Amino acid sequence: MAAHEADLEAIGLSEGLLDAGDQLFAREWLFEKGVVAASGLPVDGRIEIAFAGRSNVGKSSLLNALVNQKGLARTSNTPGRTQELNLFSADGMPFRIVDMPGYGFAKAPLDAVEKWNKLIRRYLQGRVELARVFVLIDSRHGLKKNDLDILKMLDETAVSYQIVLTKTDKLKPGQIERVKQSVLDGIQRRPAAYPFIAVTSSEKKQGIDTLRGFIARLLNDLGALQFEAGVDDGAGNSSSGTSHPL
Ligand SMILES: Nc1nc2c(ncn2[C@@H]2O[C@H](COP(=O)(O)OP(=O)(O)OP(=O)(O)O)[C@@H](O)[C@H]2O)c(=O)[nH]1
Ligand SMILES: [Mg+2]
Repeated sequence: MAAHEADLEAIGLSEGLLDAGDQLFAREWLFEKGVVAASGLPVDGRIEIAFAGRSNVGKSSLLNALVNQKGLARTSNTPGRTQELNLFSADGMPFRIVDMPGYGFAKAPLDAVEKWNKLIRRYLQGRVELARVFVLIDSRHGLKKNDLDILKMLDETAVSYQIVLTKTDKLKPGQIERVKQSVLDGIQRRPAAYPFIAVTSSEKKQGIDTLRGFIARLLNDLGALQFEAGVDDGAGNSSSGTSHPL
C-alpha cells in the first residue's frame, strides 16, 4: 500500500472517498433559505450537516471553500455576520449544509445574540435530521470555554461532531501541531467526537478535500449514497473504496 493510502486509511478515508467527496461538491450549491426559528426548518427529512463555532471563526468561509463558490455564504470581518440558520442544498443531493450563527462575542445587540444562542442550542439539541456537526475552532485560539459547553451539549444529546481547525495559514507548522495535539487531548473520551482533527485554511484551500471526503464517508455510512468510485484490485474486481472502518 502506498504511503499516501496508508495515511488516508489511518484517518478513515480512501482515494475513493476523496473522489466521491469532490463529486458531491462539483455540483452547483444554492442558498435554500434562512431560518430564524426552529419552526421554520424544512420537514422533508433530508440529512443535515452543520457548521458551528464561535463568531468569526470562519464558518461561512469554509462553506464557500467546500462548495468552491466564493460568495455563496456571506462572510465578514465583523463577528456576528451570519444571523440565521442558513440552509444550502444542491439538486439531487440527499443532504443540505447548514451555516450557523456564531456563539460568543458578536458585534450585535445583546438581545439578538441571545436569540441566536437559543436558536443554536435548540437546533443542535433537537434536530433529528442533523447527522454531523463540524465544530470549527480558530487555530490561533484553541478550545475555549464556550466551545467546551457546545461539545458537552453535543455529547449529552449524542450528536456526532468533528473538530475543524480554521485559519491555519496564520500559523507555522509547529504551532499547528501543538494546537492540534491540545485539541485532540481536549476531545479524548468525549463520546460523540470523531477522533480526528481536520486542519484547514479556507484562504489557502487546505484541508478542504479531506473535509469533503469525511462528508462522503458519512453519507456512505448512513446509507444515503453508495459511491461508484472504485479501486481496482488488479484482477478486474472493483471494490467501493469506501469500506474502511476506523
Ligand atoms: N487568514 C484567513 N482568514 C480567514 C479564513 N477563513 C475566514 N477568514 C476570515 O475570517 C473572517 C470571518 O470569516 P467568516 O467566514 O465570516 O466567519 P464566520 O464564522 O462565518 O463568522 P460569523 O458568521 O460572524 O459567526 C473573515 O474576514 C474571513 O475572511 C482563513 O482560512 N484564513
Ligand atoms: Mg458566518
